[in-house]
Amino acid sequence: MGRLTEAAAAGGGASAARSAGPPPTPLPLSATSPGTAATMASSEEDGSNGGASEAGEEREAAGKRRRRGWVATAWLTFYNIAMTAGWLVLAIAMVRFYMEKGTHKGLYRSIQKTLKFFQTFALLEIVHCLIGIVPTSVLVAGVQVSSRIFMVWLITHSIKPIQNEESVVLFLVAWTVTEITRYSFYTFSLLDHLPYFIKWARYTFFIILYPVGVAGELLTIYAALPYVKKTGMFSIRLPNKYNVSFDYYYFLLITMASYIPCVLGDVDSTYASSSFSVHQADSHLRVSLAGGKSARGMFST
Ligand SMILES: CCCCCCCCCCCCC[C@@H](O)CC(=O)SCCNC(=O)CCNC(=O)[C@H](O)C(C)(C)COP(=O)(O)OP(=O)(O)OC[C@H]1O[C@@H](n2cnc3c(N)ncnc32)[C@H](O)[C@@H]1OP(=O)(O)O
Repeated sequence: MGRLTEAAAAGGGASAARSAGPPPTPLPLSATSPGTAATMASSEEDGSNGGASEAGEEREAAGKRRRRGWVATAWLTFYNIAMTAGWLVLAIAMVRFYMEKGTHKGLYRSIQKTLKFFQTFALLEIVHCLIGIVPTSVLVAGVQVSSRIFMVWLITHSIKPIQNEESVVLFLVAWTVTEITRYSFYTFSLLDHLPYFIKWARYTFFIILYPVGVAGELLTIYAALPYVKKTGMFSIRLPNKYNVSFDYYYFLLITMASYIPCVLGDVDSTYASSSFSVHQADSHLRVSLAGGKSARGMFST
């Protein structure tokens, strides 16, 4: 997915890249004007702020709000506040559980309802992209959300023996910290009061959280394999009247393998790079990599 965003970025800057997935819609919040995109692209390269002033940023933010419309802005503000609150509740519940019990065993069971509710609610993110009220690519949001939904419902919920695996805690912690940061970033951005720390956290925490989250997800799927093989769950065997067969065990193997091109490509071009610096560009804190890759690409799982 990172590649997809990057490939599009080559044609018109990171913001344009994010809107590359869906075709233009009648009411989209245009990601950024071509001029701005070009400024951002060059800012990313030279590390300068491209001469953008605070007044300019405010005008740009006001312009975005106007283009998006007040109903969409109000909805997104509500949605982001609700999601921040939901993931905060989850974080507090996890910390309390661990402090009271001193073990991760039983943690998933105790927080599963909140997790399922808020992660499933995130399906709306795909709708936001489809109707054009956020400029993220439908494909990027789709893979991100559907892989999470898959982990929650088709792996952790469905395979009870793996719920106490340490790997479940890994991805739970990675997702929770990521989502509190991400949704509060969106909320404060919409309100035009983005604290520096939130902006910094949004574009920095992923350096740790991304590998932790991916490792947690992969190890959890791996732990599920013996159970899936033994029970034959979610598999369809021949003969049947539709003449269709499906083996969930092999599906899981293919899913694990598909993390490799999606994830390793990003990791490779990021960590193999020796020059790695964090700077502000056009008021968007981005991670500038030797290959000209932006933090946006990293997020585009
Ligand atoms: C069914 C079978 C499944 C098979 C799976 C196959 C393998 C798939 C492998 C996938 C691996 C995924 C691993 C992953 O799950 C592990 C983790 O998540 S670990 C935790 C760390 N993860 C991360 O840090 C990623 C977090 N996610 C994201 O950042 C986003 O979800 C993402 C969609 C990936 C996109 O982020 P990006 O930075 O590229 O763009 P944004 O969408 O954030 O922003 C673009 C502009 O849109 C505005 N926006 C977006 N959403 C909102 C909103 N809700 N409210 C208001 N505004 C929003 C945003 O402000 C930007 O605007 P602007 O351009 O003006 O700044």
